[in-house]
Amino acid sequence: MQPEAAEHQPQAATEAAPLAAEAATGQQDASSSGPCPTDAPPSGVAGSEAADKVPPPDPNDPAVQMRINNLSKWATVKDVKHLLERRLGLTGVRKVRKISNQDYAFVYFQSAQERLAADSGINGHKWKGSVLSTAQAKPLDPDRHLKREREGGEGQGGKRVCAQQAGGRGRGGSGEAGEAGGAAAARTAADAAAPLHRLEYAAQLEQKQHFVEKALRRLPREMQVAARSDTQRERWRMPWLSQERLNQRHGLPCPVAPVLPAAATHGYRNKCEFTLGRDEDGSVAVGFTLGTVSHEGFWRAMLARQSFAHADGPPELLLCVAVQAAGLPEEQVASELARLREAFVAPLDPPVRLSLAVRRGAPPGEYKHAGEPAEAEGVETVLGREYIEETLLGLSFRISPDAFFQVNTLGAESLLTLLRAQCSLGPDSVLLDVCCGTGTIGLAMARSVKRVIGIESNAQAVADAAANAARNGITNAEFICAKAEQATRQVLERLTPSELDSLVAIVDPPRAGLHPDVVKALRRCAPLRRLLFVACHAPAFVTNAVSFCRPTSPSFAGVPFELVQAWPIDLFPHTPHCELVTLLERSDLVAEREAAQEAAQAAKQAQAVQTQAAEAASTPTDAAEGGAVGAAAAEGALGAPEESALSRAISSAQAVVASAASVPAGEAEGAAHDHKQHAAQRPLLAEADGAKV
Ligand SMILES: C[S@@+](CC[C@H](N)C(=O)[O-])C[C@H]1O[C@@H](n2cnc3c(N)ncnc32)[C@H](O)[C@@H]1O
Repeated sequence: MQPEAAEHQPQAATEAAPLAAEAATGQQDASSSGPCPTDAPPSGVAGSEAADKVPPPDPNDPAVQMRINNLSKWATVKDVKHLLERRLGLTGVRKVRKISNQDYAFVYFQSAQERLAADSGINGHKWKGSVLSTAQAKPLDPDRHLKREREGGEGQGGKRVCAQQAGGRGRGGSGEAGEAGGAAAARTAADAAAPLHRLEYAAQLEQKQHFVEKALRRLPREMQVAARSDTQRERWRMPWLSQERLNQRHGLPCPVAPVLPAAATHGYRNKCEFTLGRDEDGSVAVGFTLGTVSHEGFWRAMLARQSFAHADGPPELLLCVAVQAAGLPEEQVASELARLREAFVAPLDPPVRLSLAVRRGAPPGEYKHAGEPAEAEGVETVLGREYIEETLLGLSFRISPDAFFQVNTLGAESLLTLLRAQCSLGPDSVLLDVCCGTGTIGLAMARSVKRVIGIESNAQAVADAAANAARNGITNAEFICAKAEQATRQVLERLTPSELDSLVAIVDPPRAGLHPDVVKALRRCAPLRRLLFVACHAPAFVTNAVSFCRPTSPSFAGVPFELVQAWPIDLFPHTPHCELVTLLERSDLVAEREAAQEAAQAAKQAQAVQTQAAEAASTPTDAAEGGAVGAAAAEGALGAPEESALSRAISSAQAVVASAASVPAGEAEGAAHDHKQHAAQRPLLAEADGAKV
C-alpha cells in the first residue's frame, strides 16, 4: 500500500472507492441490495448482544469475504479460527472454510468493517513459518448453476466452472469475451473498493453510526482489560464510566452525534491510486490491490466518470500509480504507463487538470514489522505538475503526491468547520497541530489564534505546509518535520507559561493511531486541558483513549482525560470508513464544568420556586397548595449536587409561603419539608453509587 494510503486510510482499494462505485453503476444487480449486514442495534442494547439479532450478511457478498494465503497446508479450520480470534484478536469471524492440503482458506465475516479490520491484522503476520497475506475472495458467479447445466449439469459428469475461469479475470481485451470479462471485473472491483456501494446512502450512514458506536462502547471494557489487577481495576473504574452513567447513554462513554453525511456522495475524490504490478497470472496490470480487476476498460470508466462537486475552475485530480517493487522490468513499466497515458488520460472528457505521479516502492498493503508501512522509494512526475492545488475554506493548498490530504475536499471543509467550532480558540491561543500533513487544520485556524505549531513526519508534506502558509499570507504558523513521538515533548517544554495556559491540541494521526509517547507527552503537560482527536479508525482511537483516560501513573502522568463528545463525519461514501472527531477534557475540568452547570441549574430552579411560591402567595386560598407546588418544584432540582442550593431554594419558598397571611406558616413549612427531605436524599444515594448526579 502506498504510504499515504496505508497510514491514514484503510486500504489502497478504497482510494478509488466512489469511482469504483460509479464504474459499477448500471452493472450492479439491483436484487443484490440486501439488508444492511450490521443494522444498528436497538438503543440500550449492547452492540455484541444486538449483533446476534442482526440478520446475517449474504455470505456471497464479497465485502464480507476474504481469502487468506500462505497458511500451513495441514492447518485445520479450528487452527485457523484459533489464529484469527485468539492470537490476532479479530472479531466477527463467522465462518472459515479450508480444505486440508491447500495453503489458503476463505473467511466470512459478520460485516464489511470487520473484514477490512482483519486485513491489517493478518497481512504480514508470521504463522507456522510463513508470512500470511490476504486477498479479495472472488464472488461466486450468479449464473454458475446455469453454466453447470449448460456443460452437462452436476451429477451428469459436468465440469464445474468457476467465475474466474468463465471470463471473470477482468483482463479486458476485445470482443465479446473481453466485454463479458470487463463487466464481471468491474463488479468485482467495485465490491472490493467500495464495499457499501450497493446500499442506499441512508443505510450506509446507519451502518457507520453503528460501527463507530460499537467501537466506542468498547472503551469501558478496554479500560478494565488494560488494568492488570483487581486493585487496579477498581481504580480504573472511573466515575464517568460507571454503570449508571453508561446505562444513561446506552453503553456509550459519551454522547455521539449522528454521522454528518457527505455533501457529495459521488465523484468526491481528489486523488486516485492504482497499482501497476503483476497480476495473478503474471501479466502486467493496473488496478486495485484488493480487487481482482486490472483491465483497461475499468480504468477508462473510472476516469471518464470522474466529476467534481466543488469544481470552480478546472477540477484537479492527482493520479498516483504505485509500481510494485517485485520484479517489474523498467521498460515494461514505462511502456505500460505510456500506453495508459495515451489511451486514457490524454483524451479525458471533461478535461481535468491532472498530475500523474508514479511511486516506486513496495506493493501497497505490504507492511514492515510492527505495523510500519513500507516506504516508497521515490516519486516521479510523468505528466502534469509536481502537485495539485485545492481550496479549503477560502485557503489555497498545494499538495504533493506523497503528502497526505483528505481525499474528499468538501468533506475536509466540514471537518475543519467542526473543529473550528469545537476548539474554543481565542486570540491568545496556541494551537498544537499534531500530524499536521500539509497544514490544513492549523492554517484554517491560524487567523483566530496567536500561534500554530504543526508536527509532521513526512518531509514533502511539511514543505507543502510551509509553502501553504506563505501562499495564504499566514505568518504565525511553523511546521516541524519530525516524528510526533520524538518532538511533542520538546515542543511543549519550549512553550512559555502564558503560551501553555492558552494551549489547545488537535491530533490527527494516521490510521494506526498515536504513538504512546505522544499520549504521554500530552498528558504530562498539565496546562493542556482540552484536546480534539481526529480519527479515521475508531477502534484505534479507542486504544489511544484508554491511554488518555487511564488513572495517573508514573508512565501516564497528569490528570486523566474524559471523553466529552463524539462527532462522526462521513468523508468516504460507499466505503465502511468514517472519520471520528472526539473532544477530550481533563477530569477536573469536566468536574468543574459539571458543578458550575449544576449550580446554575439549581439557581434557575430556585428562582422558579420563588416565582411559583410568590404566585401562590398572591392567591391566599391556594397558598397551602402553592407551598406544596413550590416544594415540588424544588424537588425538580434533584440534579443539584449542593444541598445548600436546594435548601436555599426551599427555604425561600417556605418564607414566601409562610408570609402568605391566610395560611399558617407551619402547614406550608410541613409540606415543603417533606419534599426537601426526599430531594436531599437522592444526590447522596447517587454519590454513594459513585455517580455524578
Ligand atoms: C490523517 S493524516 C492528517 C494530516 C492533516 N492533519 C490533514 O488533515 O491533512 C496523518 C498525518 O500524520 C503523518 N504522520 C504519520 N506518522 C507520523 C508520526 N509518527 N509523526 C508525525 N506525523 C506522522 C502522516 O504523514 C500524515 O500526514
